[in-house]
Order: sequence, then structure tokens, then C-alpha cells
Amino acid sequence: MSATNGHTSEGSRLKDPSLFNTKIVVGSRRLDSHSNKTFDVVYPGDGKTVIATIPECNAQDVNDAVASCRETFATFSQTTARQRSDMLRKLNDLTLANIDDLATLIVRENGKTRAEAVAEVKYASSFLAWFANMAEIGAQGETIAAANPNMRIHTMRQPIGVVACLLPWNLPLAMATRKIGPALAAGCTCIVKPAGETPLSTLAFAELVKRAGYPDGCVNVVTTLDNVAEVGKAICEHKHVRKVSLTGSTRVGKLIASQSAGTLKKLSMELGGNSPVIVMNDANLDKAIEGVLMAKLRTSGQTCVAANRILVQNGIHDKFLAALKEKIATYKQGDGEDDSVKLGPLITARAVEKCRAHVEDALSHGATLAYGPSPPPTPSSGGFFYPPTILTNLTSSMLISSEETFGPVVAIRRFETEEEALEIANDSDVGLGAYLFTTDLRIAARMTAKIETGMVGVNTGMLSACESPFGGVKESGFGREGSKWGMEEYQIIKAVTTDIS
Ligand SMILES: NC(=O)c1ccc[n+]([C@@H]2O[C@H](COP(=O)([O-])OP(=O)(O)OC[C@H]3O[C@@H](n4cnc5c(N)ncnc54)[C@H](O)[C@@H]3O)[C@@H](O)[C@H]2O)c1
Ligand SMILES: N[C@@H](CC=O)C(=O)O
Repeated sequence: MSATNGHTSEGSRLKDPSLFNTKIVVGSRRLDSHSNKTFDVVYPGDGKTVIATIPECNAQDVNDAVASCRETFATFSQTTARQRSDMLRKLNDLTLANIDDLATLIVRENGKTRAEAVAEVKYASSFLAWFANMAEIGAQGETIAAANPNMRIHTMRQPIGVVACLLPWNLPLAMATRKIGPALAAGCTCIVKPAGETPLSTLAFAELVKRAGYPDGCVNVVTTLDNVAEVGKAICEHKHVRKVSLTGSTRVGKLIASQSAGTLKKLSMELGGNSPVIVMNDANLDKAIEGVLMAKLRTSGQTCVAANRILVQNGIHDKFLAALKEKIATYKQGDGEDDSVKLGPLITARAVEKCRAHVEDALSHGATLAYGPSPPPTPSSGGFFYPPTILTNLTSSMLISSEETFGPVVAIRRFETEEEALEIANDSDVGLGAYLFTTDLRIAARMTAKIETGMVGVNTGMLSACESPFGGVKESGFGREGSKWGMEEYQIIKAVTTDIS
């Protein structure tokens, strides 16, 4: 397929082809980059079809987008919380009205299955609905009892200013609304940079923002794949960007933090994880299998809270392994649009190579291949697929123990005691999600308190919900998204002291 802007054959997959946008968004304008360069977005399901050609932005595009955000902030920040609540509700209605098209764009740019893409749009919508409700509640200030009887003190919650939202490719739309939703609810304006692999759902969403009646400049979008270092630096060093919210890797999180230091920006860092799953002897086996597969295979293993180290107590280990093998064999891998498929491709050939390297490293350090092809396959020309694989006898010396695999590789390690499981689980520089399977409330109470992560699932493989605070500890970052705390990340608290004498 030739790479021309517009890609009519891709656009014609949509019920509303006008949602297929391939230009950046700066105020009312839909533009090419100042560089006049472009990059290709490739369908991961075959690894070669160019589904869109998108502007490769530079620092000048960032400056234009920030200037537009700043101009609009002057008026948008003065809207009432109720007005912002109403606008977000309208945006949510439009998102749900276009669920099929948004899901199609996610399937095509990310490769995940249609069922997963539809679930992602619903998850994305839940943040808009949640923050439509929070807009007024989260705008409330407080009255402070002053020590000086002649003083009255009250606080105001105000929008922090222009916000940069840096998005990952694994949940491109949900991570967009988890940031843009609270930012708009608070009265901020946003410069959004989607991952280069998945810009299409963000660009379509920006069109819905316009249709919802938001003033131009509330949500601007810049795109880049190969020039991300320049674009990222320009955003971080821009004095009029007051906040950066990143969902991405710990490596990039550290870079953004150092580049933002010169202007002392407020930061939210939703970074990588290395989630342990602890399956105790008394666990309900069906629930544990279901939970592990959910936590491991959602988006083909490419989530920050993906189960990476499965710790199984000796007494249940063999039964668990046998049941897991039986169940994982039912996961058909293939094209996301095929209804019988449960596992889509990975995002890039590099992601396939990482899975292979982790499996090979584990095998060379004594792991056993309990399920999956031998030898571990290399990236092929037929799409970015890595087959579901189970390894046993995981040890701390293997790469998979210290790094996210980000693919459908289940790595199992035996343990004997609760203390041993906690020690292995906490032996990590990161701490985002963890999972525990037990039917004993006393074990659950003891262990959830001692696990060093921001989130723990007990007898469930799902941690994500708009009403629950999402975020990590250690090098998984800081700040919380969603929940009643999510809007605070986009606000300042101003204290007003009045002399009434
Ligand atoms: N904690 C969370 O909520 C969460 C959610 C999803 C993904 N993640 C993590 O994200 C990682 C996978 O996503 P990824 O590969 O897209 O991560 P990544 O860090 O490579 O990219 C994340 C974003 O940062 C951008 N980026 C890359 N280099 C940059 C730079 N120099 N300046 C500015 N921006 C830059 C990318 O273009 C992308 O938009 C995993 O580590 C995963 O665990 C975390
Ligand atoms: N998983 C997130 C994001 C991590 O990839 C979520 O579930 O919200």
C-alpha cells in the first residue's frame, strides 16, 4: 500500500471516515509538521502494511502547540467547574457513540483483538465519566481555622496550567483519557503526545474533543516517532508547560524528570512494573488460573501491571501448572479482527525479540520449557507474534526476574513459606502491581500490608478501575491516576489569608 496522507482504504474501515486523521492538532488547525517529514504507522498483525503516514514533529511544532494551549488556558481556566463537568459528559457521550470506530483504530494501530479494543474504549470512557463527576467535587476549597483571630484563611483549587500528556502505545486511548479527562475537569489545557506507534486513536479523539464544543487549543496533539528526543526535550524544557504526566518506561521517566528539573515542573510518573503473583497452597485453583491469565495475557502481556513473576507454593505447584497448560492451549493467536482470536500480536519486532531473549536467557540459566515452541522463535515476516510460553524453575539470576518481559511468557517459581514469597516479590527496583491468591483472610491481611507495590489484587487479576488510585512506588514512579486523587495532580492549592480587623 502506498503511504499517502489520507489513506482512504484505512479510513473506509470506519463508519465515520472523518475520524481517520493524519495531521497534528494546533488550535483550530490540522497541520503537517514544520519539518515536512513524516513517519509510517504499521499494522502489527502483518508487520508491513502502512496504515497511516503521520507528521514527524520538531521543537517548533511543540512551541506552536504550547502557545495555543496557553492562549486558550487564559479563558478555559475561567469556566466554572459545572461547565467543565457538562463538557466532559458530552465528550464521553461522543466517545461511546463512536466506540466501533475508535476500537477499529486501536486494533489497527496496536494489534490487540477487537474485544480488547472495545473494552479499552469503555475503560477510556469510564475516566471521562468519572472526571465529569469529579469536576465539581474536586474543585472545592476549604476554610482553615486561623490561629490569629483577625485572619480568615481559605483555600482554592486552581488548574495548574498547560499540561503535557505523554502516552504509551499499549492502551493508547485509555491512557489518553486517564490524563486528558482530569486535566480538562480541572480547567487545564493539554499538549498530547501519543506514542509514535499508536497516534490514530488520539488524533480521532481530538476530533471528538472539537465536536464536543471545547474551545480550540484545549487539546493539541503533536506526533513523532524518530524525533521523540527533540520533541520530548522541547516539552520538558518549555517554561509554559507547568506539568508533565508520563505513562511509559522507567528509563524515559528518569529522562523526563531530569529534563524537567530546570523549570521545576509538577510531574506524574506512571512507569514500568515487574508484577509478582503469589499463589498460596490454599488458593482457589480456578480463580488463580483465571487471574493469572488475565494479568498475564491482557493486551498479549503488554501492560505495566502484567504478571511477570508467578510464585507458586510447593503444595499447589504441580496442579497449578497442569491446569495452566490446559487453559493456555485454548488461547488462539492471530489477527485482532478474527473473533476466534484471543491473543493479538506484539507491538513491534523488537518486542518479539525481547520475549525470545528472555526465554533463551532463562533456559540457559536452568529454567524448564513447560509449554511453547523450542527453540524460542525469532521475529518472522508474518506479523509481530510471540507464541504463549510457560517456563518453570525461574530463579533470581534470570533476566525475566528483574525486567518486564512485556509478552505472553509465563515464568513460574516455586516457594515454600510466606516469608520467602514476600522476599522474592519485594526483590525488585520497581513496585507497581502485585497479585495474591489465597482463601485465608489472615494471610491476605498480612501479605497485602507487606508487599511493596502501589496496588495489590487479592483473588483477582484485574487492578484497573477509574475509581481506584492507579500508580506505583519505588522506580515505578509517583502520582496517582483515576480515583478521587487523580484530579489533584492537575491542580494547585492556593491559600488566601484575609485580615478582617
Ligand atoms: N504505570 C503505568 O500506568 C503504565 C501504563 C502503561 C505502560 N507503562 C509502561 O510503559 C512501558 C511501555 O510503554 P512504551 O514502550 O511506550 O514506553 P516508553 O517509555 O518507550 O514510551 C512512553 C512514551 O514516552 C515517549 N518517549 C520516549 N522517549 C522520550 C523522550 N526522550 N522524551 C519524551 N518522551 C519520550 C514515547 O514516545 C511514548 O509516548 C512499559 O515499561 C510499561 O510498564 C506504565
Ligand atoms: N494497565 C494500565 C496501564 C498499564 O499498562 C491500566 O490497566 O490502567
